[in-house]
Amino acid sequence: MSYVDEVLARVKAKNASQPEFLQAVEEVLDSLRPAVEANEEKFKKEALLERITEPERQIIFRVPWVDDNGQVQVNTGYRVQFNSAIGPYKGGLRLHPSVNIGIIKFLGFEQIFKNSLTGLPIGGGKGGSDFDPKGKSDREIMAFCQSFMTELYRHIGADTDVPAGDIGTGAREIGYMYGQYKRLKGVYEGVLTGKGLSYGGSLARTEATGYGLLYLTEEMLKCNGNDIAGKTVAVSGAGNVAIYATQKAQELGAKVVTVSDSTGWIYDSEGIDVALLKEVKEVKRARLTEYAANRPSAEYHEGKGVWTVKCDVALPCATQNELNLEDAKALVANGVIAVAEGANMPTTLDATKYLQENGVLFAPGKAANAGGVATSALEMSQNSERLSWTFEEVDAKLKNIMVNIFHNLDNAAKKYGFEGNYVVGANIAGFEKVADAMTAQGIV
Ligand SMILES: NC(=O)C1=CN([C@@H]2O[C@H](COP(=O)(O)OP(=O)(O)OC[C@H]3O[C@@H](n4cnc5c(N)ncnc54)[C@H](OP(=O)(O)O)[C@@H]3O)[C@@H](O)[C@H]2O)C=CC1
Ligand SMILES: O=C(O)CCC(=O)C(=O)O
Repeated sequence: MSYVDEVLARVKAKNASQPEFLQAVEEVLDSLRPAVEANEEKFKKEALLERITEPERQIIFRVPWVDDNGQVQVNTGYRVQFNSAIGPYKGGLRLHPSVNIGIIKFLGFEQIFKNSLTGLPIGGGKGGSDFDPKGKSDREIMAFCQSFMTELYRHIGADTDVPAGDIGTGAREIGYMYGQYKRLKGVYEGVLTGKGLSYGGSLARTEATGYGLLYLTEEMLKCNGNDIAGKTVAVSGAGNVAIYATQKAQELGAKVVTVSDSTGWIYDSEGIDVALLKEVKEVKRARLTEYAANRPSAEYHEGKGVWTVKCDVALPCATQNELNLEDAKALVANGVIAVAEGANMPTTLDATKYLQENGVLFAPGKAANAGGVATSALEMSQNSERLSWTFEEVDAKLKNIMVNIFHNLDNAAKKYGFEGNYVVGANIAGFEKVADAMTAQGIV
């Protein structure tokens, strides 16, 4: 049995009840085979793969809070500090009822390689809670966030672990958490990113994941003799990533015809009206039915369906495993050219394989959505030097980072004989730096 297979078997046996974590580990380890085989003896002796698949620390805690009826509610909070070989733990906080330790571990594991790909000094971590922010009043959100931070604050810091937003955690939640951290710790430091602009946030962080996704997609298409301008694009999701991916795609001359949320989806033959989408989702926190009610060219459909729409480029920007084999077949039948993941692991393993085997350019999330965390690292830099850069400066750095990421993974894929396989390229390029740092730092 090869070293990779040995470790995969061990991880599967140990984490049998965590399917998303196993899926993420399987994808990464499988594509690392050529890089691991080149150093098998050394990595095996150092138990490098065993160490990289085991979080450095997992924190699980009780989050009690009082709802508007005076009733005490109890949620579970998580922070998985996965790997600090190349920098302080960095990664978002997800607030969604589906959150459990396996989901947070898969996200934290992905974050190690994503953060390495940015070229910036950030390690991998992730956290969150099974708290559902939907339908809660501002006071309830504040009560939850304060209670969550009342435990989390002792484990994080500007140089140790810097959380940020993710599903369900936006500017409002980050604000409440930041206020509570400051109150408990008595220091004003860049302990969170995605902060408001009035208290240390970075311009362009809100837009960064969606914009970055398009910068990488544009470069991938260009390097394959194509162009984003004039393309029809299907986007899923209607949150932070989806909104700014839609905006940048349209700025670059594409037409985005779909968005979706957890109850339904929109087909807009005229192209998504971003101002209306922002009003519905960012301001009113309403359903997409509200978009359709105010847009004559839009149709609303219940349930799932974005991937049945004819498009050239598909950008899954909602959540994990939202694009399955059946969806991949529908996309290929409709002539899709490229799929780039705005969400984390939105495509199932069999769907990814099918897309690649059918000649579809496929950019994995850990590369394609790295613009968010990269800009978070730029926010950390600005906080450290007590300065704020202009939108244009941050956006230019973001674009440069995304273009570099694409070329790094393209080169890594070529180096190991997997030209055009950007999954292999991303995993190897992300892994090499972390492995090197882990070896240099000894057995820790
Ligand atoms: N924000 C960031 O900077 C980054 C985010 N990501 C990833 O991008 C994805 C989206 O995150 P983000 O936009 O920030 O989150 P948001 O909470 O802003 O938006 C999430 C969107 O996806 C929909 N959604 C969430 N869960 C489900 C589900 N189970 N089924 C169907 N739809 C669902 C939501 O629907 P509804 O409106 O009904 O809630 C919403 O429209 C996640 O995978 C996240 O990990 C990756 C890198 C950075
Ligand atoms: O900006 C960050 O630190 C986190 C972003 C994130 O959670 C992600 O990349 O999935």
